[in-house]
Amino acid sequence: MRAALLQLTSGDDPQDNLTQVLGMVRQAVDQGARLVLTPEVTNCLSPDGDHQRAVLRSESDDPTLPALQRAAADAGIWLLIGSLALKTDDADGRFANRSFLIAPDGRIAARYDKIHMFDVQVSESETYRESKRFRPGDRAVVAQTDFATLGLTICYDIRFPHLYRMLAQAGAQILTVPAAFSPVTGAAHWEPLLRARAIETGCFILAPAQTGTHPTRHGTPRRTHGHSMVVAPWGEVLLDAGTKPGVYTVDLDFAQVADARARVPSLNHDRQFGGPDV
Ligand SMILES: O=C(O)CNC(=O)[C@H](CS)NC(=O)CCC(=O)C(=O)O
Repeated sequence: MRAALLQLTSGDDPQDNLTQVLGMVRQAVDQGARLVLTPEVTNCLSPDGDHQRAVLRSESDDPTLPALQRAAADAGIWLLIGSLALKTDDADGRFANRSFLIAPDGRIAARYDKIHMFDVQVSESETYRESKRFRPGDRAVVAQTDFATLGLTICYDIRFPHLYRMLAQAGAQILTVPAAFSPVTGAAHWEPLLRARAIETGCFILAPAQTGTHPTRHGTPRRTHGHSMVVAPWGEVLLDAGTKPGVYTVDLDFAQVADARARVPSLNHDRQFGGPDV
């Protein structure tokens, strides 16, 4: 099964980003992909909340979603939209950071709202307060395809291993981790976190990423780590896309899931225990 990860440098103009992505989906299809994945905030990566309030739409009138549903249906592929930033009807005006799995007939097979918010000071000069702008989700999601069961997660979720274990124990064979990782934490943590989750769960990890310096006319441009990655269930890195935007394909052999889990069945070895006493 061939999968294609789209590595993007999304800017703050949803229309520009959509044009880019549609072109790359066509390339991925020409290269034989049956599953195509895009990174976190495919539609708009912006340092400015006011600009987002001006350009973002709710799920029901967002133009990116139906355009990508049509692209998936035209090509007859599965499409994981890593996430769209969408308005919600929340009183506090926060957006949703929502993944969509689109089926080959164009329908929405699953939605997942990012659970863990990146509220972190990564260095003296670099602070993120995701929960100021985004409303966290509160439900884990698995979805069936005709080739495997997917568990959906987003970016900072990667630091919460119990979510991944729960998804694998619920039947997932592929865990998706679309991301816009910070350069500082990305250099130190991205690859080992992804490899650890693959090894712990015996799942394929598919992690399409934002990369580079994200164009904006509203404030200091954000930078992201890139290195879209695919990890096999035994822990080998099958793909590291480096830092250039583009279409990156990889062939997945699902027999490796059962094989890794047969060699080390730790997913079935949970025990009940007490403590620690504090
Ligand atoms: O804000 C947006 O527009 C899109 N969302 C993101 O870029 C999010 C929240 S700021 N980034 C992360 O979760 C990075 C996690 C990370 O870098 C780590 O865990 O070290």
